[in-house]
Amino acid sequence: MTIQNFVVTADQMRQIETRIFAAGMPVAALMEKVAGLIARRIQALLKAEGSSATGSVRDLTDRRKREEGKNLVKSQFPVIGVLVGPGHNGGDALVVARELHFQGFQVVIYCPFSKLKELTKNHADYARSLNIPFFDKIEALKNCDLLVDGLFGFGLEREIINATAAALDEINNLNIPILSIDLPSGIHTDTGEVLGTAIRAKHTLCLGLWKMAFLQDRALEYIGSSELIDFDIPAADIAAILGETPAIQRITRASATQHLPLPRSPISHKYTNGHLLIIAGSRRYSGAAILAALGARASGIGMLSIAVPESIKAMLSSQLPEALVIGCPETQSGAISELPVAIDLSSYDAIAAGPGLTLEAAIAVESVLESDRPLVLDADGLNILAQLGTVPILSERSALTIITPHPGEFKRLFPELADRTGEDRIAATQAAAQLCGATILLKGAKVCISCKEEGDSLPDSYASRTITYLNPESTPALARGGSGDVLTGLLGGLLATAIARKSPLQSVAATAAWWHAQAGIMAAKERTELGVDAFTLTQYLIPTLREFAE
Ligand SMILES: NC(=O)C1=CN([C@@H]2O[C@H](COP(=O)(O)OP(=O)(O)OC[C@H]3O[C@@H](n4cnc5c(N)ncnc54)[C@H](O)[C@@H]3O)[C@@H](O)[C@H]2O)[C@@H](O)CC1
Ligand SMILES: [K+]
Repeated sequence: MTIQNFVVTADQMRQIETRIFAAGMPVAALMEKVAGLIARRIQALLKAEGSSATGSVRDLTDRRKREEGKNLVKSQFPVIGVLVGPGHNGGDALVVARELHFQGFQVVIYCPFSKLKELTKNHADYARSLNIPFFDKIEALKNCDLLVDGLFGFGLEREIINATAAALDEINNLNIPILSIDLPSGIHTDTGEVLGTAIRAKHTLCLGLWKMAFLQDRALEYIGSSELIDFDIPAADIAAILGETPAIQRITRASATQHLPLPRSPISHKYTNGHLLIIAGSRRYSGAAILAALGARASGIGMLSIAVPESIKAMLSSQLPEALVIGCPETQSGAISELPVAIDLSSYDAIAAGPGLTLEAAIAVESVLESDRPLVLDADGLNILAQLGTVPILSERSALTIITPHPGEFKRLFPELADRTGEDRIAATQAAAQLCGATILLKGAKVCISCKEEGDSLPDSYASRTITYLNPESTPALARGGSGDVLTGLLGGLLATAIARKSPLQSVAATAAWWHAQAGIMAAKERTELGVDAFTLTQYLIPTLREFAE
């Protein structure tokens, strides 16, 4: 695990920093180090000519000038407004202000607070002694090209109200690009909720360790693009607070690709590379079966069998000549009425069921749930499970079950948790995994995966621990019909392969979610966010693998 995999709450961050101070690192020294890193990063972002559109602040400031057509004397440096809060976030901001001032930037400080923490006050006094102008009126900021938000960081506990809230809203309305230190001020460090009101940052520099807020969907519009400023927190301090296997982990390219079946062993043959059975499709939704099968194909699965209603069997074979397509008895409307007796479920490493089944395929889904096969259940498979009774059925299953609901399906599956999916999605998936023992992959801008920790060597105190993986990066391009079917096939293929190869299963869903999102990102880059239909997405899975797994 690297620093990028860790995710902390405000309390955990505080505990980690307390260890650093207790070991002798002076608070002021850490602030100087951190804020120095921030100041240098801001200068790099400002200088970055034509850097990535989202991250570069320079583009923003130039674009605003062009937009306003301001007849500005082309000063070599943009004017930087620094917003200073009462705590150490404000302390960081004051050090940044001072360092940018020494670098020749024109700096304006806005600080409406009279009572500052001592260290913050020292930095304010020193900045004043350098004649850096201080204001407590927002008016003074209106000619700035960039604002650096050091009002509140992970120390924010209360709702922001009254004058402070009005100030944040006025700052947002200046329509000047904002770069936030640690968190956009006003965002709850752990849940990502807006505490009263919040700064809408264009870019956020998260300090030391990623905070939970960066993985909560609702905080995204306030965070903007984000990056981690690593300030060399000792691994021992992190492990002391988060444990050897942290309960919550951020998925990275390294962690997602570590168990991919690459390179293949030279002595592998089609059965050692996994055999997946997909049960999907109906006359009405034949495409869902094709998309799931194409997702499975990209996983590199050794053998792929697909059970579909008899009437669409030929269509599947034409799309996937390498697959074994099994025609099933069907209902009047063309849904799978039951699995043919010829299917021996135990001959597959794993089963993926659900896409396009319709609710009429309940008997087939029931037989799969009753089997001892590792299972990925999605779409109508989930709606049927919800009708049968999620918790009793899943708790009964001995084999690994991975369910992949979107928020609507989640609410049907876990009515007792329905009101929590809107708020803290992470807590909702952890509770669901506790309730039923299955791995829950909750879809959204940031896919959240919770599962019971595997491994028989765990002390029983750990037995009921859940591990949560969060996928930090995706694209709205994936928010369209069919992309979920692709994920189901990809995930099923990876699961069957991992089982055949006896590799770890705990992070298979994280690998699938990450790979699926990265393919969407690559496709959106080449074809815009409107150009990523589900079939196109399947065509980007292998190019993505090539780029990331080499
Ligand atoms: N602890 C440390 O030494 C370090 C902290 N760092 C910085 O310090 C920040 C944490 O600093 P703090 O814990 O001082 O807190 P913050 O600076 O995040 O802000 C909270 C301060 O504002 C006050 N406050 C909280 N809610 C308020 C509200 N609704 N309205 C008005 N005032 C409110 C609090 O009393 C506290 O003084 C981090 O985000 C980071 O920027 C970094 O420099 C790393 C080192
Ligand atoms: K901030």
